[in-house]
Amino acid sequence: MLFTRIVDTSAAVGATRSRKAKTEALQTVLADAEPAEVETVVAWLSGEMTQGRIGIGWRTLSDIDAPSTDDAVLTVSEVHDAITAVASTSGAGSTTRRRDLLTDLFGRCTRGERDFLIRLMTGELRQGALEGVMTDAIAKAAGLPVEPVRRAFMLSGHLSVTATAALTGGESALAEFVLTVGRPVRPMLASPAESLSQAWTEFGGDVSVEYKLDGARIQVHRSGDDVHVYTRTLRDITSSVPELVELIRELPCTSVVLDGETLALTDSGRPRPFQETMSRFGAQSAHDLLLQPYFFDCIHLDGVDLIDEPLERRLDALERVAPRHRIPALIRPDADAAAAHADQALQEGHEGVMIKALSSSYAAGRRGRTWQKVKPEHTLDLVVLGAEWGYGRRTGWLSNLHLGARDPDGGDPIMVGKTFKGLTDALLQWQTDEFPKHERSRDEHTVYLEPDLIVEIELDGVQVSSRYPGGVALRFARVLRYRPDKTHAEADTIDAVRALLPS
Ligand SMILES: Nc1ncnc2c1ncn2[C@@H]1O[C@H](COP(=O)(O)OP(=O)(O)OP(=O)(O)O)[C@@H](O)[C@H]1O
Repeated sequence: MLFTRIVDTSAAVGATRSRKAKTEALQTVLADAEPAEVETVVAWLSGEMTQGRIGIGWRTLSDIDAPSTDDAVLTVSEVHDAITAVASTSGAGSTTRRRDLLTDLFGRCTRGERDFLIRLMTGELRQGALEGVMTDAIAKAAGLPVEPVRRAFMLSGHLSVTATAALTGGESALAEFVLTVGRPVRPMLASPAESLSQAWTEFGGDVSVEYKLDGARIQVHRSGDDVHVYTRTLRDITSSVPELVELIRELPCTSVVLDGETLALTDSGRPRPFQETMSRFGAQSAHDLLLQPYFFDCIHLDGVDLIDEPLERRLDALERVAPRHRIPALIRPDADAAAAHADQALQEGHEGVMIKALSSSYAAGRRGRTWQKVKPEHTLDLVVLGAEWGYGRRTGWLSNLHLGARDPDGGDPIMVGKTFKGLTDALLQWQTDEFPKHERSRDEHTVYLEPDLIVEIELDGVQVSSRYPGGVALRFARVLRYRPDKTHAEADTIDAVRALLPS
């Protein structure tokens, strides 16, 4: 397949807001790709390279002096091989060698192909928000239902590998993806409940009612003595959390995969702020905040996969392996006991409760109705689109944030409001230092950003608006905190914002 097909498809997908048109464009190119090309094609169209990051910056890439050609003759595999050659060059003299390889590659590119490659190599094309559309396109191109494709993606963590299996081996190849201890799966997520009693009634009381702790999600894999701890975005943070590793090694089992929340407590046993927990995930150095784990799920124990088993069985397994590290939970409480448990959670300084259907399987990567969260405050996780320079006391700081909701069809985020409320001096300083690293462009008043910072916003509600493109605006929005554990793909959608409009 010619490389230019990918460049054109990427442009076509970016140019339309229609989910159907995006899916069709992707599906067509996937159906035409040779089996050996599928992995690369899917990775590129998701803005990724199968070789991972190659660590060459935008400035170096744009300084490469090579005239472009008019003829689009490069093939996907030629470009793939050239990137592999660059990625595998290291050691003495590698800077020059890599530049030579890139000069040769760019010299064989058209202008459009070269621009695409620069954006691909600098991560600018990374398109987490396109995952849903790509999953549909893979299913359609392979003539399969979407569910087995989605499942294989969740278990493998890679759309590119999933696509190759779907297109070359069909449903039976997809079924071969199983949970592997040591390979993290995307965590199951929750939907907001209308109310505690509504969620309890929806499942006829056949529920686990658990504290919703305001820490950070962890997924723990242990095989023998080999322990790995992953974040919500599947980043391996094992070396930052030795106290968790030690504790997990002590559990009475040979292999296990646990899902949970971790946080540090104050001396009086109340939760410390989320930022303090997150700060531990970056640091390798000495620390005085001790993290505690609170597990709420067990999806593998001693060679047995539990991912498709009902929650009740998974909780039995959890009780067997880590009884002292379970999140406070009540199984099948009556409605009054469930409400009392929720009050208790709030009194102890936690966020609220989760109501989970005991009969439900572990839907990796899905935000379903079988886990529902009940918390008193309404919050949205929004994309920071830019920030305005402050005035008065805030002169010199990047202050008023432009906030966007995710386009569920993979387009650019849609602006829904602005706020500078809730920003402490420390956060203003952090924004001023950090935002230029994510800069897309700027004008006199505003620095516009790549959509990769997510901020959690508390609000009183939303209202119809003719000013914003989504027709909806936030009311009394204030910043709660940044969410470094989330990516654009996990921001709330414009549909979630619209769902808050008064009916
Ligand atoms: N008992 C629990 N069961 C599941 N998740 C829990 C529990 N306690 C705390 N959590 C946290 O809540 C999150 C689940 O809520 P949700 O799927 O809405 O994620 P979220 O978008 O990060 O929500 P929020 O911003 O409210 O934490 C999990 O990712 C986990 O970090």
